[in-house]
Parts: sequence; C-alpha cells; structure tokens
Amino acid sequence: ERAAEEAAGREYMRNLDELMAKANNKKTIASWNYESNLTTYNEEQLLKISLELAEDQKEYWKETMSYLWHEFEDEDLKRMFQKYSQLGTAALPEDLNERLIMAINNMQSNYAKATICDYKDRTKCDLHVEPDVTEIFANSNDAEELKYAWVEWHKAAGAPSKGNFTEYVQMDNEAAKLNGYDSVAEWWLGEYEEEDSEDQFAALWAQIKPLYEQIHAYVRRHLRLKYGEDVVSARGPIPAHLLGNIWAQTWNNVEKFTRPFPDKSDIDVTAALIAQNFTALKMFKTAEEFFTSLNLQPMTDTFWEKSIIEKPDDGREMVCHASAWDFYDGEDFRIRQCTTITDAFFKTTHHEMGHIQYYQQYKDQPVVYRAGANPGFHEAVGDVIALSVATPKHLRVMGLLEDGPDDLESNINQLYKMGLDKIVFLPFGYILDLFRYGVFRGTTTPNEYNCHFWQLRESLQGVEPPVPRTEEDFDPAAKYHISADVEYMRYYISYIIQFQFHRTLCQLAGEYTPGDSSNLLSNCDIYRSTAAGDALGKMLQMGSSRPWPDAMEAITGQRKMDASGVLEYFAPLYDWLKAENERNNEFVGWEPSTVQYC
Ligand SMILES: C=C(C[SeH])C(=O)N1CCC[C@H]1C(=O)O
Ligand SMILES: [Zn+2]
Repeated sequence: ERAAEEAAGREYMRNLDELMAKANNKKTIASWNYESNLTTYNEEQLLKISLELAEDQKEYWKETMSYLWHEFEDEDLKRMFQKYSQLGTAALPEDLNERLIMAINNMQSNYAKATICDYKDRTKCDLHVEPDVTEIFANSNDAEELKYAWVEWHKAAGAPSKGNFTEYVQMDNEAAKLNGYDSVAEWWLGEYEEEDSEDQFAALWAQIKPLYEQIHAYVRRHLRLKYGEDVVSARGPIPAHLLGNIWAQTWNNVEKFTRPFPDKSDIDVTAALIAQNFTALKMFKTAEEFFTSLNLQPMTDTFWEKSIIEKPDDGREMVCHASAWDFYDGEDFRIRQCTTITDAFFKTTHHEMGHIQYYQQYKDQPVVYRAGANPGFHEAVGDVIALSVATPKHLRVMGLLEDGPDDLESNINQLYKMGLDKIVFLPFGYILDLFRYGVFRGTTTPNEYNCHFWQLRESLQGVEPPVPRTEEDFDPAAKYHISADVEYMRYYISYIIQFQFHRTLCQLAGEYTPGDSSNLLSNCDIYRSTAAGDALGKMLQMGSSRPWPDAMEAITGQRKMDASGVLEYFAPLYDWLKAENERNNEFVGWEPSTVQYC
C-alpha cells in the first residue's frame, strides 16, 4: 500500500517539477524585464504573472499535501516533498501578496532611481549609485565632499523607503507564519538547515573579531594621519564616509594611501585593465577562460545573446546592482551588471560568473534542487576563482602586473589589500541580517530602526555616521539588499567558507601544503588545475539535493563551516598588524561614539 503511494508520489513529483520549471521561467522573464527597464507596464506584467503563479502554486500545494510523504521511505523523495510543502509568499491571500510585491517594487525602484547632486555643481543632479556615487567614494580625498555625498545618498535612497519597508515586514512576516515560522528570521535561517545556525554564525564572528580589530586599528591610524585628529579620533569608531565605499562594507579604496610598505610596487589593476584596453566583454571572456581552464563549463550562446553587461545609454531606469539569473530551462542563463573598467568590477564579473557556473552545473537536477547547498555556497563560487585571479602571480600571467619582488614586504602589502576586502567585509556581512532578524522578530520596532541599525554598525563594525541621525532617516534601505528583499547572511557565510574551499582546491592543484611556508595560501593560483576544477564541479552539481554539510564534506572533507581558512590565509598579516599596532602604541578596539544617532 505505502509502496504504491510512494510510486504515485514519485510520478507526481516528476510532473510537478516540469510544471514548476515552466512557471519559474515565466516569472523570471517578467522579473528580468521589469528590473531591466523599470516601466509601469513591466511592473504591471510582473505583478499579474506573480499573482497568477501564486494562485497556481496554491492549487499544487493542496495536491502535494494530500500525499502521506512524511512516511515515505525514500529520503530523497521526502526531501523534495518537504521543499514543495513550503509555499513561500504564495501562501498569502492575494490582496496581501499584492501589497507585499508592491512594497518591494516601490523600494527597489526608489533605490534604482535615486540620484544625488554633484558637490561642486548643484545643478547637476543625475548622479546614480552606479557608477557616480561609487566613483566619488573611490576617488575623492575631500572629507567634506565625501560627507555631502554620504548624507545626500542616504537621504535619497534610504529615507523614502521607511514606510514601504514596514509594510514589507508585516506582509512577509504574515507569509512566514503561514509557512509555519514565527517570523521571516526563522524562515531565512531555515535555509541553513541546522538548529543552531545563529550560534554558528556568532561563533564564526568570535573567531574573526581579533583579526578585524587589528586591521580596524591600523586603518583608523592612517586615516587619522591623513584627515587629522578632529576628523578621525584615536580611540573611537571610524566615520563611515572616509572608507572608500558608500556603505563602508569594504575598504579597498583606502589601500593606496594606507599600504604597509608604500615604496613597494603598487598593484593598481584598474590602471592596468584600462592600459590593456579591457572592455566589459573582454572582462567576461577573460573570466570565462579561467573557468574553462579548470574543465568547468563555458557560458552558453544564450548567455552571450541575452546578458546585459553594460548600462544601456537609452536613458531607461533599471536595476544596475549586479545579478546572475537562472531561467530554469537549462540553456538561458544571464548576468546583468553595469560594468565599468575597474578592479572591483573585474572581481564582480568573476563573482557573477560563479553563480552562472553553479546554475549550469546543477541544471539537470530537479527544479526544487536548483539552488546552492546553502545561500552562502552560491556567493562563494566566483569569489574562490577570484582569490586565484587576484594573486600577483596570476596578474603577471595575464600581463596586468609587471614582474616584482616576492619578498615579505610585498607579501604583506598583498595580504593587506586582500584584507581590506575580505576581513573588513565580515562584520558588515554579519550585521545586515542581525538588524533584520530583530526587525522581523519585533525586537526592533519602526520608531527605532535607525537607532538599532547604527548600534550594530558601531558595536560590531566600529564605524559611526559622519553626521547625527534621527528616525526621519532610514539608512538600512540605502543598501541595495535591504531595498530589494535579498537575504544578506549568505555573503558573511561566503566570505568564510570560500577560504575553506580555496585551501582544499589549492592542495588539489599542488599549489599549497599546510605548514609549508614556502608556498603561502595567499599566493596560490589554481588556474588550469583540472583536479581542482573537477572537485569543485562535482560539489556544484549537487545543488541543494543534500544538506549543505554533505556538499562541504564532498569538497573539503569537513562537515563544518569555520574560520580556520580565513585565519590561515591571513596569519602573516595578523602577526604584522599586531606588531605594527603595538609599535605605534595604537589603541585596538573602539570607545563609544560621540555622534548622536539614537
Ligand atoms: C555582487 C553582488 C550580487 Se550577488 C553582491 O550583492 N555582493 C557581492 C559582495 C557582497 C554583495 C554586495 O555587493 O553587497
Ligand atoms: Zn552573488
């Protein structure tokens, strides 16, 4: 009797999966069209298709739940039914689902359309976050201009979304409850499939914090030397507008005036890319060639046909924030990014192509398994490749860096440059969803959003706003992922596990042996290693068919996420920073901010 039920269930699953592939394809096309051209028509189309699909999903769900799938013997079949038993936002009554979709669309389009005026020419008011505000933070050394741009961007992109954000929280929490969760926080944490995920995330931060405090103290010293004691205090948090990035999430752009050994050759990849006449297309082709050198997949013909790799100049409003898309038909995969010729975008191109590679590797899985082993895995793939690309050794292979010494000082400079990206990002990656968990759980209410956001920014990241903040401001929405309902813990996890993956792949490539200091992990380049590529590809093919510890074990032999990879990679820098901060009698850590924001 039960065997017959399981057989029927298996047949039902096969049909449902085909139906969902077509439904997902239709919805993804509507999303792509809207985000690529934010017209009212495209928004109406997206809403109509989303609501139709939600009604269909409700019907499928009733049939799915009519099977006694909890008692099935086949673990894999049970896993598929379990995933389909999660209706998601489609569980909402249609009117609430419409309110949720519109709240997110309103925030997303406010963010995409937000502009500020030029500091020097206040009549020029068409500066978007990409590329204009990004460039101001990359290039300006004028603390007043940076403060102006910071305040104007947060006014234009953050404050207007406070109402929509509150509506979104209410609707999304309603959906979470209909899916059996107390709030969206538990829904998002459920994607990591472990009872103690929150404790795991906190334990990872405890491992990393000492390293972060050292690089924070070192950077604060050099900013103090540059901007003066009354702009950057000796023992307080760092003002967020001086760190080379509008969100202060990575500090690469302060590298050029804070390097440990300034007289060593500078690795300015941006200048080299421009000198070598790199175009957006050449960046993409170069990144693709790294993947194929590992015996991984090239991009499909449809990819090259339908991706948008530069901001169209037809004056349309669009979502520029880089994204990679799976259209669930095994052939149509796309990237949309408003590429500019910079080192940052060279990294982003590899990052996005890592998503596409994952999509292609798991394209033969049932639709329900076409996802990362956990969300952090999806964000780590491209970054693992970029860790090899960023080495001086590889940059020389690509002719982007002339020959230079491989001595300790150059190595510390290189590690410092990587640390401004990878170590610095970790507290930022951690706090964005610590904030939203509090909001979804109701421990952060709408009249204290900004206060709680900045309390987290100060306590974990050691940064403070450049000017006082009030609850008229809503600074979280000035960050894309908050305005676009994109979970963020995935990046925090990625920046930790990518070093676990890198360490294993480097050993498979014969580029690294633990304990052998003649081949540093930070100088490993897995380029052309099919042994590394095959191991990575095998893990990617699993998609989300198994709990993520199985995927982690498949590639690293471990079943745990831990920061040992990060700490091993940056060990020489950690030692150097500790000695340097001691030598300068630098205060490590930060005292409470004197800026009013609660
Ligand atoms: C490149 C993407 C698209 Se998935 C991105 O959002 N990233 C990649 C690094 C962290 C995060 C960010 O920009 O905030
Ligand atoms: Zn990504």
